[in-house]
Amino acid sequence: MLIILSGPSGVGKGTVREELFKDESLNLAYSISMTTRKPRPAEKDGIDYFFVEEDEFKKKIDEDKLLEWAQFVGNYYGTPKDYVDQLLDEGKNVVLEIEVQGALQVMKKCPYATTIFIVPPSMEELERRIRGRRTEDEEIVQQRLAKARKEIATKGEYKYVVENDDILEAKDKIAKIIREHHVDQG
Ligand SMILES: Nc1ncnc2c1ncn2[C@@H]1O[C@H](COP(=O)(O)OP(=O)(O)OP(=O)(O)O)[C@@H](O)[C@H]1O
Ligand SMILES: Nc1nc2c(ncn2[C@@H]2O[C@H](COP(=O)(O)O)[C@@H](O)[C@H]2O)c(=O)[nH]1
Repeated sequence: MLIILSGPSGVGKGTVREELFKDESLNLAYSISMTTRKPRPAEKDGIDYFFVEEDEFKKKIDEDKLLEWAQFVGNYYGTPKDYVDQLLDEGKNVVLEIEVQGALQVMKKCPYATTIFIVPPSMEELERRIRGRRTEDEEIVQQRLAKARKEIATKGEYKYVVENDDILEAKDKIAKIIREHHVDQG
């Protein structure tokens, strides 16, 4: 089954996802996205993202190889269809960690998807987290924060909204949602 984890940049999607993946009983698999963004120092191609040039990304769009895609603060991001299909065929609960425009596309195509929007405790805390990560320069931080306000306004489109104040509490809430929907209680 498909699980969409969405929310503004810096809210902690990746951090909470890492905690979720420690629980093997959830039978999760991560959909590795494709992006034209340059890798951050600790990021690895094929693990964090498939890092590609813009012409390669556009070719994937033309060939209809992406389940969804979007432009986000100057870069392209998309979900490779084949990879998701392969994981679903393996019986996995597939997690798409994606921004709002892409999430809305998947909601249309796959209305059965479990959709979760993660919100920060406050905009001030969101800003602290983005800045604390030290991965973006000031101009990009400002653009991501402006985008965040618009993204948070769409949270009503999602089936669930979970606040990430404490990482483990957020993880527990999301694990409970996934269990209720996707894990055979046998
Ligand atoms: N509950 C929390 N309390 C304090 N700090 C947190 C919490 N959750 C995440 N963080 C920190 O906030 C920063 C951003 O987290 P993370 O990179 O997981 O966000 P993200 O939503 O995946 O961002 P992006 O969408 O840009 O990839 C990280 O430095 C992380 O350690
Ligand atoms: N629509 C999609 N959004 C994606 C995808 N992969 C990641 N993302 C989201 O983009 C922003 C920025 O990510 P960053 O790694 O540059 O901080 C963030 O909200 C991600 O969740 C995707 O395949 N499609």
